[in-house]
Amino acid sequence: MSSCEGKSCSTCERRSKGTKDELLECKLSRIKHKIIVMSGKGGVGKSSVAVYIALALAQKGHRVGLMDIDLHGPSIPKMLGLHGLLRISKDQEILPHEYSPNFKVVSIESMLEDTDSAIIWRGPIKHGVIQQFISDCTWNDLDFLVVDCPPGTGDEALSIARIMPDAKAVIVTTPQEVALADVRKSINFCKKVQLDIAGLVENMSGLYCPHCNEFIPIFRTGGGSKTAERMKIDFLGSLPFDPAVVVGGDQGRPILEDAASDSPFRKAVETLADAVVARFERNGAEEVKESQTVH
Ligand SMILES: Nc1ncnc2c1ncn2[C@@H]1O[C@H](COP(=O)(O)OP(=O)(O)OP(=O)(O)O)[C@@H](O)[C@H]1O
Repeated sequence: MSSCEGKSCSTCERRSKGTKDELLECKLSRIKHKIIVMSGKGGVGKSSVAVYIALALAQKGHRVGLMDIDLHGPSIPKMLGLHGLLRISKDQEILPHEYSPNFKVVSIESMLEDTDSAIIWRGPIKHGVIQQFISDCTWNDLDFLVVDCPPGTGDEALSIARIMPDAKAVIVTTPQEVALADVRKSINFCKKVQLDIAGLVENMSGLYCPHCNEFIPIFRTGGGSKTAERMKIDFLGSLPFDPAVVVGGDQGRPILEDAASDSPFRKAVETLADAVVARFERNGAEEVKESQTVH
């Protein structure tokens, strides 16, 4: 893949000169690590995990993009309190929301005048839209692009896996056996489409009582790490259930924004973000080693 090397790129800077594929290739070459957050089952907290991983990485100083490709049920702008439509630049590029100077966000929700309208698109149209989320948006150089997929293994997951073949999946689950059965489907999907798996995250993994701080395993715990071991994939970490996450999601104010908070959830998110960085850096190091062995 050719690299546009940032600002000197004529394809990015003068869009009329590049074909659609060149533009896409050029944009992708400016993104170091690509993370596809997916789950086999709805409601396990996939969007929340995507938001919190992205936010924690940005707070650690990385340049981060968050792309919401849950076209039928986008929730990211609401969770982050991002209002208004995305603007278009002079050279006809979509300008992502800037949550903070190093954290950009794009969602279909921020492109529709009527957010209550139902999207009725077939696979090829969805594929084109997802492709445009990358090729037609001003992401510039990113350390991480985090993509929030809809639940399951449908068109959106397939499209993004094809568009970003060097991405790695982060699979989100909850500890119950019913959810874990769906994880196995996600793992098999990744194998089928040859998408590398960065690892598994167990969300809603127990609750710390707000009164006595006792740990209560509401949906049990530990199923995620056992499944990861059984399926021979990495276990990246677990996040506890925290009622403040629900309130923060509804109010558009993620709980990492509260600098004074020292909650178990916050600590778990930070540990998870470190595990994600370590996982991607380990891969980078292995790739360099492999290329040195080949030459
Ligand atoms: N660790 C957590 N603690 C408490 N609440 C959580 C946690 N994770 C997610 N939630 C809450 O659970 C609900 C569902 O979360 P979310 O929308 O992230 O799930 P999802 O898997 O992306 O859903 P969908 O299947 O609709 O895409 C939200 O109200 C969210 O605030």
